[in-house]
Amino acid sequence: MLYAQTPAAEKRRILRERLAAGEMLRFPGAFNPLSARLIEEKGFEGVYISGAVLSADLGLPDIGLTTLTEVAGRGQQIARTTELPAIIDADTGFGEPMNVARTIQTLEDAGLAGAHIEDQVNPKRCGHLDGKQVVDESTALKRIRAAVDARRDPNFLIMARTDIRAVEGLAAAIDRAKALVDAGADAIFPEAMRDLGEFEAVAAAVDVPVLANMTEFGKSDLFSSAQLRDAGVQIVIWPVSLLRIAMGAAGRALDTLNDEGHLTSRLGEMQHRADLYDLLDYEAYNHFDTNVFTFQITRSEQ
Ligand SMILES: C[C@](O)(C(=O)O)[C@H](CC(=O)O)C(=O)O
Ligand SMILES: [Mg+2]
Repeated sequence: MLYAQTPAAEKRRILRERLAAGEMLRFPGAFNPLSARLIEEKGFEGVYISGAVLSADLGLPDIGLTTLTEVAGRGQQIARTTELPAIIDADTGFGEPMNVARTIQTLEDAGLAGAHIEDQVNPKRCGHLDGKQVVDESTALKRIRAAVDARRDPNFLIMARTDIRAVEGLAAAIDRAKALVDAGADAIFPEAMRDLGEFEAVAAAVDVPVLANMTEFGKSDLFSSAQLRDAGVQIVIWPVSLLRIAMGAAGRALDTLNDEGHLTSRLGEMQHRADLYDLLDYEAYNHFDTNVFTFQITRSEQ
């Protein structure tokens, strides 16, 4: 009932433990708090909170228009509905190194288990689009050092994302990944890898977990969890997939409503009211009310 029981520090500790044990963890992107519950119910290991989804949710393109306040607010709403660790997309960290430091502390306070900071120049764009630019190594490292120094919980996972692959190639991505690890990154997110071999090369070059982004309609082929695990990847995100699926279904339903005037033919695709109530733990709220209404004061005789 209400929010998750697991304290943020515990979620972070568990995440660290599983990564240290060499497990591969799957993080589908939650497009709202309710979908985070579904991800948990279906047995995934974590929840991803995407900047692209957060922007799209507000009707905006993913070009760095959202603010730290909006991102942390949405992150908190999602993180508190699930017992799973939630990791969030912090884009370029919302400014200079000092801003990155504040970003990390704000995201810690919001109950997130970790965040990734990328090395794009501002204004950033989707890592799978052409024409993006990256900052020089010294600027990229300063962002990560600031993030690592600022966190108060040593288990908060600082993931360094590098977008350099699409600009300067794989060798540059490997060099940058190594430098980011030296600067203190707990994990590496090599963006826009072309194939499994590239993931394998990055994973072999660094001794921290590597994250694979399985976003659709991008530059990477879509690999299975098993393929990625075999390539040495430990964290996989499907950042926008559930939003794409939900929006696709919503569009088809609206077409049906236009064509047929009702949605009877779509009932089979809908989440049933009973399943929604299960996910919301509706029953527990009923009991809570019952206890309130049946509460009685027994007066002693004297
Ligand atoms: C992972 C990502 O940063 C996101 O915001 O979810 C995006 C995803 C996307 O736009 O498909 C990205 O830059 O890859
Ligand atoms: Mg993003």
